[in-house]
Amino acid sequence: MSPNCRVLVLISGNGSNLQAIIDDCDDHLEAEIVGVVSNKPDAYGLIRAHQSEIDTSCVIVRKDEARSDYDARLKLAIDKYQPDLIVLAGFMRILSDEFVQGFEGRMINIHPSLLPKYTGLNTHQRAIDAKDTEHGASVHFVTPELDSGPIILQAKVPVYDEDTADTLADKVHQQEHAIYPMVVKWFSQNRLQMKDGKAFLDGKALEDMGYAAD
Ligand SMILES: Nc1nc2c(c(=O)[nH]1)N[C@@H](CN(C=O)c1ccc(C(=O)N[C@@H](CCC(=O)O)C(=O)O)cc1)CN2
Ligand SMILES: NCC(=O)N[C@@H]1O[C@H](COP(=O)([O-])[O-])[C@@H](O)[C@H]1O
Repeated sequence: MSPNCRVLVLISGNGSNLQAIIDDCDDHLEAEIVGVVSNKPDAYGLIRAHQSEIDTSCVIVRKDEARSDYDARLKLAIDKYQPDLIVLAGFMRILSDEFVQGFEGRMINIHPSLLPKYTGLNTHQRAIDAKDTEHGASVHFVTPELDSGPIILQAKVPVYDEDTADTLADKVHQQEHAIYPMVVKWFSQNRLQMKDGKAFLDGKALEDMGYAAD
C-alpha cells in the first residue's frame, strides 16, 4: 500500500509502541500516521501524538454502554481518517465481531506473549508463574477471537529467575519497538496480506518461516 499508507493507531496508555512507529515513519515515509484514537483521555500516547503534530481523537466508554454501541462510535471516529491500516498499540478493549470483520486483513495488534501462549491480560506474570525460560511479543492480524488472529512476527526474550513482571515487561517492550514498525512497513510496502486465515509476506506463508524476527 503506497505511496503513503494511511495508518490509524488505537491506544489506551503510554504509547511507547506508537512512538516507535512514529519514529520509524519519520525515517521511511512509506507510511503516514494520519490519526491516533484513544479510549482513555489521559493516555500519554495522546501527548506523544501532539508532540509529532498528529491529529487525535478520544472515544470514551460511556457508563453501561453496550460494547457494540461503543464500537459503532469508535468506527465513526476511525472512518473520518480513511485509514489503510489500523494499528492496535496497547488498545485495551475487546472489539466486537462486527467491528473486527469490517477491518479484517487491515487491522493488526501487538500482544505481549509468544502466542498462542497467554492470550488476554497479565501475560508477564503468567510466564513467570509458569517458570517459562522464554517469553516475548507477537504481532498478529486482529480477528474476532481474542489474540488468536494469524501471527505475523514474533520476538523472544529470556526469562531469568530474578525477573519480575516489570523487568520482563521492559525486555518485551524493547523487542516490541523493533518488530512493530517492521510489520507496519511491510504492510505499507504492500508485502503483507491475510488470506484464508493465514499471514503471508511476499506471497509466502509466515507460519512456514517460523515468525522469527531477524
Ligand atoms: N476482537 C478482538 N479484540 C481485540 C483483540 C483481538 O485480537 N480481537 N486484541 C486486543 C488486544 N489485547 C491483547 O493484545 C487485549 C486488550 C484488552 C483485553 C481485555 O480484557 N479488555 C477488557 C477491559 C480491560 C481494561 O479496561 O483494563 C474489556 O475489553 O472488557 C484483552 C486483550 C484488543 N482487542
Ligand atoms: N493485550 C494487549 C496488551 O497487553 N498490549 C500491550 O500493552 C503494552 C502497551 O504499551 P505502550 O502503550 O507503551 O505501547 C504493550 O506491551 C502491548 O504488548
